[in-house]
Amino acid sequence: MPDSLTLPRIVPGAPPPSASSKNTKRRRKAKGKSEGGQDEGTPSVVVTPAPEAHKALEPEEAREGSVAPDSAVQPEAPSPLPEEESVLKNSPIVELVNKRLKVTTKKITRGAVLAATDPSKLNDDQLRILKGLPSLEAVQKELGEVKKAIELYEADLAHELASKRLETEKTADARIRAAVESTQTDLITKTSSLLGLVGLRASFATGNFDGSAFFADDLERSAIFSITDALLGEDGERKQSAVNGFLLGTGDFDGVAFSRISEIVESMRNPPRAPTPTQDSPIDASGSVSVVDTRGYAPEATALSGSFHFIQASEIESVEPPAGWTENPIEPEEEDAAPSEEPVTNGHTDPTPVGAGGSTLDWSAEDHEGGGLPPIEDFAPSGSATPAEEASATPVDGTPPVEGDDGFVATHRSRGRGRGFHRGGGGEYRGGHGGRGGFRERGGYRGEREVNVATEVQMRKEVKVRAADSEDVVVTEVEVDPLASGGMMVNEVAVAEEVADVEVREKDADTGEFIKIAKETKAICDKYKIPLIINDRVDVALAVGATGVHLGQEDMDIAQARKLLPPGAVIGISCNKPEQVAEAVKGGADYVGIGAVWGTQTKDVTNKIIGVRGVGERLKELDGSGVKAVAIGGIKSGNLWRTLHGSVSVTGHALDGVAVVSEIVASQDPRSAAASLSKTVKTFKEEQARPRELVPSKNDIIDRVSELVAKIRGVNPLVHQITNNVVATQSANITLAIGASPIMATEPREMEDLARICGALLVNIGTLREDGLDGPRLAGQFANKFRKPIVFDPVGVGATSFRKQSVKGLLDLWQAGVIKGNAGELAALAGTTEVIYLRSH
Ligand SMILES: Cc1ncc(COP(=O)(O)OP(=O)(O)O)c(N)n1
Ligand SMILES: Cc1ncsc1CCOP(=O)(O)O
Repeated sequence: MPDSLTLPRIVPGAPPPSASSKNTKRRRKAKGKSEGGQDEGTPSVVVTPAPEAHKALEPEEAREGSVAPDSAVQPEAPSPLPEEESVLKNSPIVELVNKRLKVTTKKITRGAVLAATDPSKLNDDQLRILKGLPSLEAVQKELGEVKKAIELYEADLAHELASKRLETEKTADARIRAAVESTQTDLITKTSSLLGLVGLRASFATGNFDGSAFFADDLERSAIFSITDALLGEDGERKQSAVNGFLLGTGDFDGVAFSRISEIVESMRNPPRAPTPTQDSPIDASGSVSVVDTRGYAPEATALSGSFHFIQASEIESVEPPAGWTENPIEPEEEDAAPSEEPVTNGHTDPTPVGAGGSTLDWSAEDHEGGGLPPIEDFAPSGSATPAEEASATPVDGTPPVEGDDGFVATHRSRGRGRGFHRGGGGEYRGGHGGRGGFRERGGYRGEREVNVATEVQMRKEVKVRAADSEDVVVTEVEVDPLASGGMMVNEVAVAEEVADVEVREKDADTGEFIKIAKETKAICDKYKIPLIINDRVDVALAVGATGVHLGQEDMDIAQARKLLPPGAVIGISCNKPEQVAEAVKGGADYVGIGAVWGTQTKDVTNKIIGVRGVGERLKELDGSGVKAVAIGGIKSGNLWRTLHGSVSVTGHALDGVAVVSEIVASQDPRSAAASLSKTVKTFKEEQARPRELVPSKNDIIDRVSELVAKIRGVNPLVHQITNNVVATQSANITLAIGASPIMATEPREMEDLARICGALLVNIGTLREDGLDGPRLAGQFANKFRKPIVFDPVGVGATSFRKQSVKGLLDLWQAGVIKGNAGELAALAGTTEVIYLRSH
């Protein structure tokens, strides 16, 4: 103990040694104070002579005071803010510990002096102090450790605060940067919009572009015109106001808000996209048939899950031109030679729907027979305005049935490339259908597409892309060999979520090949838990464990197939005639495939094309049977709405689904084609399921009308009107008066754009001429496609056979939401003379 007392004591955590001289002590005192370090109470006798004292130390060590703080390595940390400094340096807890340390150190110093003194010279008090020295040293050590821990904690805290601050600063910086960037982008967009507006002026001036479709009213039109004048004019103030308003988006110009002006300019500069043309050439259907929505016709225990999936899909957004647009009546040469003169309707080279005038049914003839037309009730639930009549044939895909002698024969007008459809070496040739859905995109680009079928088993699509005014043709083979796995993938994609089941229809393959295809398709169907139906071949269905078979009238009969197939197998049968449907019910079919409803190029249809009215008539045979029905033949997204609505029996029996081949299989995007179709079927079914309203009371009608008027005022819809020239002005004014905006347009080329932007369509045939029929034909088809309601006014329909045929032709093509007529007109539609008879007496 005495020895140790003679040696300088090493106290961890204690300040550096001292006691060399009074001056040194004083200097250290001063330094300690000025640096916020140890004050005069700091012990000076305790030294730490370890060589490590000279290495660079960590800041905590520096704070401990064992070396001069200057020699400590400063970490790269953000410099603390004052409030952080206070945590770091002026902590009251550390102050307290320091005080205790100072007192303890003083006592130890005193004890150290006593320890160096001869004990015999010490009195009792001094001896007691000496005795307590070890415990004082222990306390000092402990205090030193506590202080170190607190300082460490506080240092961490300070650093954490500083880092948080840094983080906050960074976030704020990023936000500012983003705001600046977005302002810049906004400014750039607005500036380019502004320049676009200036550019439009030239088009306005030359009359190349009148922009009518984009203006809600004349005020808007004139504001747009005069803002372009202001921008290019001499009046500095007006120019400044136009630029400011446009860029800032506040205020108005000639009564139109700048925000609306920007909106108009943007929609002019980026008009709705032109539709993708239909791949409408012959399709080798030998690969597969996708059958949409067969829900319900599977019995409980199917070979698969037993549950049939209702189709689910997204909106009809992938827009295809309506059926009837698919042919190009213009020789390629003509088209190539004079592209600018070619009639182009929003991307389609033929504004006239093929077969649009192809009236199947001669209503006037039926008039003579008295009562051949359906009763008015037909119109109520389904909107079907067409009698159940049949036509003989149609060569055109997706078009209405053709009738020979009514002046509206949907002749096969294609003079296309005729690459056609070749089935095998000596097979039938179905050429002549160039099937070109030539299209013109905005901005002058002119493309052309052609789909061709190469061999009996290989379906290949070629996309020909031709730049405007150029002869260069790039041929890209994009799809699809149904026998190869790539072809199966088309099915898979289409099938994945959009269709209710898949039918494999393989007309030419050998049995082994058929089984191979069926197996591959079954794997896909199993994956998505949808049923697989095999066309014609019970043996193949058995071999692959399919859900069921689809039989033709010439195939094995239902009873025989039932015997061979496992219990619960689904059996469907094709029916073209009502008696076949009745027979199918008796024979125990699970479903019937009714068709062909429209013209198709997928197969040579030898039976009559029955049209939607024909489907309705056949559906009647299913009443009370529980047998399900799908329509087949030429069903496209453009005629599906009409197909579903029109195919309803007088008893209200509607379709359960539709079976579609080419629209899906030959599509560039089979999945969205399937999605589009299935969405329409779903919407139709939802509408069917909605309870029908009883005739409302007078007061209800008044309430409803005032509600509707309020709604119209809120929305201010644009209403496209093709109306007769007697009422056009009144019609426009009344439309304005109820808070909507009229747009009168008859030009076929405008119909698609208008259908996109308008809220509704009115067709009034009052002063219609033969050469004016294309407009309403297309307008209605596009309105159906974009799901815009149609009000149809068959003015004087009973008066002439031209009117009857025209009305029938239009109602063949599209589905009206409301048919507005006087008693005589409605009676004529209903095929009755009752009203006329009453009048004449
Ligand atoms: C659902 C559905 N309906 C009808 C048919 C046509 O079958 P079929 O009459 O046997 O004619 P082919 O298809 O064999 O040419 C079908 N396959 N599917
Ligand atoms: C198999 C069949 N049966 C009647 S029409 C038809 C083909 C339907 O194909 P698409 O849907 O391409 O017109």
